[in-house]
Amino acid sequence: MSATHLIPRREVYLEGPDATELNTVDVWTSESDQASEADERVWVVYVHGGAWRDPEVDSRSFSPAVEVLSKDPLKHSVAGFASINYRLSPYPSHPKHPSSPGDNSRNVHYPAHLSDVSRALLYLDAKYRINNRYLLAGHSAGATLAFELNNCYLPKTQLPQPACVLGISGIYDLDAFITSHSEIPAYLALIENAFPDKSLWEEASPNKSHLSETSKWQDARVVIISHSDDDELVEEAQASYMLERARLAPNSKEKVHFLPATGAHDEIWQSGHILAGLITKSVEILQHLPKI
Ligand SMILES: N[C@@H](CC(=O)c1ccccc1NC=O)C(=O)O
Repeated sequence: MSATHLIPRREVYLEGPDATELNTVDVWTSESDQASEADERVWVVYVHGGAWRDPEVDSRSFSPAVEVLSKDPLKHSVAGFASINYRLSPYPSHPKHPSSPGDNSRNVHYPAHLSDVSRALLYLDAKYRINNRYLLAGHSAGATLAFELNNCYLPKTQLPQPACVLGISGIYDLDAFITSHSEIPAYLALIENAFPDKSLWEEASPNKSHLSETSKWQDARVVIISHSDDDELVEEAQASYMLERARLAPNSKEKVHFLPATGAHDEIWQSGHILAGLITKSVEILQHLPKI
């Protein structure tokens, strides 16, 4: 990658009657679209947060970090960046952009967010051959999605395997998240909004789900959990729960890492520098692994 200023193009990963305006992925590359089997450079694929519902936190929330990374020496190791949009859960009380009941892009619940992220990854693999060479990074609800990722959400498909999964400010244990903020009703409302069926909370919590044995992060070469002490929205314990679970995985001693972040919850992606720094460190960890 050589350009210092990259402009994203928005690509549509789902066509047909089920497609909505949120079934898109922003892609930044500086070269032609040609996929090459021999290309060892990594792809960095980002899944945004926003509590599964905020229309103002979308694929564009990765732009500040891409801007920083495009000027970093790391750019030579990166084949492309992608940032996935996915359908959201309802947000009729949003002050500026309330969702309406007829909007197919903003009225879904777990696990529809995950089937969309899965479709986007299949699209990226078909077009850019990201299998085994992408870093999957997620922030907040996006980190939850990254750690939930599993072939089972889109039956009869094999998702491309991430080389590294990086979860930043993630929510990994839904029940504990609610309990630790029990004095703030908005937290329960937010989780019930995206996960209305409470009987699925355990399955949807990547630290204790029965699905975790077959989750994609299990087969990643590197698993990184990151949290900032200055995070005012998600408690540090969430990162600890996921780390505890990840450390039970085979070869966890070599592959599971904790990376401290800095800044408030949304400052991490808003500043660009903090998110970019976490991605740079993750790619370095991945590249310093002995080749198998
Ligand atoms: N801006 C969001 C709130 C939000 O993103 C959030 C709030 C508390 C804990 C985690 C959050 N985001 C996780 O993706 C909203 O308006 O619903």
